[in-house]
Formats: sequence, structure tokens, C-alpha cells
Amino acid sequence: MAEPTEILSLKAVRKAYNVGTPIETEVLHGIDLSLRAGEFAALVGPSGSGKSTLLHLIGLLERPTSGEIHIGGERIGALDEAGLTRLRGRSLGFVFQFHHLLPGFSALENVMMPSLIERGRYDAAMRRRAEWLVARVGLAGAMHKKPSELSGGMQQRVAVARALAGNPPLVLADEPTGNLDTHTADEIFTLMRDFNREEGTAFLIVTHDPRLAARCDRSIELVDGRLYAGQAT
Ligand SMILES: Nc1ncnc2c1ncn2[C@@H]1O[C@H](COP(=O)(O)OP(=O)(O)OP(=O)(O)O)[C@@H](O)[C@H]1O
Repeated sequence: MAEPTEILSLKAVRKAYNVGTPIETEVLHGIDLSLRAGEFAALVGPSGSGKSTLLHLIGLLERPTSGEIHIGGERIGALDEAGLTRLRGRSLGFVFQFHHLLPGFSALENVMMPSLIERGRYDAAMRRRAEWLVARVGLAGAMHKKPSELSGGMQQRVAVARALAGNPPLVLADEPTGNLDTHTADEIFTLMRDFNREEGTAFLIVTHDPRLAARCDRSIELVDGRLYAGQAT
């Protein structure tokens, strides 16, 4: 059973891909990692070290080949696909390098979308939360604009607001500033940091930017599919 303050726990997690039967490549070799509620952590490492693979496992988008993952105390190995979808909707928010906003919908509608999909119905509280978030990321005046009418930085602000819409205890961000200039990257990073402090949301942020990693509480380093010594907890 995971510790109550742990939002995430990985024990001996391995991931191998079949790259043509019977050839298997192991990408992650026994990862032990835990993240506490409210932590703000960077996930760093060279290209190909397995960062995205690890994030996909934690994001419940893929299953580990072996080992155990707990999210919010729930053991994911025990869940079927419906259970994984429910846990993902309730516990996780996502920010990607490319915002992945839906082009036909306004900023506000994009922010409401995950809650709408998860709950299967519209409600006023959901809209109030989304309006508050869009204003909080500095886009009160652009709430009804479509993504194509917004700059790259503004689009990523909407993506951050969308990740927070369901009040998840953990947000996973895969190179969230990788497509932005330094100034805009700093702004987006600061925004995530503010949410971390204001709402107690934990963040796990994949970044290649050492400046941003240094601004996190903790840097978790992957090298060749293993956590660098001393990074385990
Ligand atoms: N679906 C897959 N099938 C086979 N191999 C894969 C698959 N996904 C990833 N890999 C391999 O796993 C290794 C780790 O990839 P991953 O994308 O997780 O690394 P990364 O640290 O995120 O790299 P980058 O910083 O370049 O994004 C790479 O060698 C990659 O080729």
C-alpha cells in the first residue's frame, strides 16, 4: 500500500517494446520512484533515455511490462481499461509540447472539455472553474477566441488551464516549453509554479532546459532507462 502523502509510486517498473518478434528492447530497467502530493519535479535526461516512455506509463497511456505503479494509492495493475480511464480523468492533468487544443472550439470550451468528457454532462460549476482558470492564466479577454487567433504562448496558457480544469492532484508535462522562446517559456513555467503553490498540485515536468529544471524542487534524472543514483525517492 502506498504512503498516504504519496501521489505517485513506482516499484521495479520495467518497460520493453517488441521491435519484431522475438526481439524485445527494454527501455526502462527497474524504476523505483515516488512523488509526494504537491511536489514540483523536473524529469531530465539525454535524448532517448526513456523520459517520454516513463511519462506515458505514469499517464496510464501504456502499461509497464512488469513492476507496480500506484497513483493516489490505487494500484494500476488491478484496473481494467475503464478503471484506467476513470483514474486518469480524476487524478491526472496533461500538458504537451504542442498544445493539442481543439481548433474548432474556443479557449473556454477547450478548458472545459476534459471535465465534460469525464463527467459526461455540463454543469455550472465546471464552467465557473474554467472561466476562473482562463482568467487566471491571463486570458480573460480572449476566452471566446479560437486557438488560431492566439499566439503560441497564449495557446500554451490555455493548455495549462485545461490541465488544471478537473483539479487533478498531479499534472504531467512533456516538454511544455520546448516549442517556445525563452521569455515565453519562463512565463509558462512560472504559471505552472504558481498553480503548484496556490492549489497544491504536484507537477512532473520533462524538460531539456537546465535553467527550468533548476527552478524545480527536485530534479529526477534518467540515464539509459535507469534513474541516476540518488534520485530514487
Ligand atoms: N513504441 C516504441 N517501440 C519501440 N521503441 C520505442 C517505442 N517508444 C520508444 N521507444 C524507444 O525507447 C527509447 C526511449 O525513448 P523515449 O522517447 O522515452 O526517450 P526520451 O528520453 O523521451 O527522448 P527525447 O528526449 O528525445 O524525447 C528510445 O530508444 C526509443 O527509440
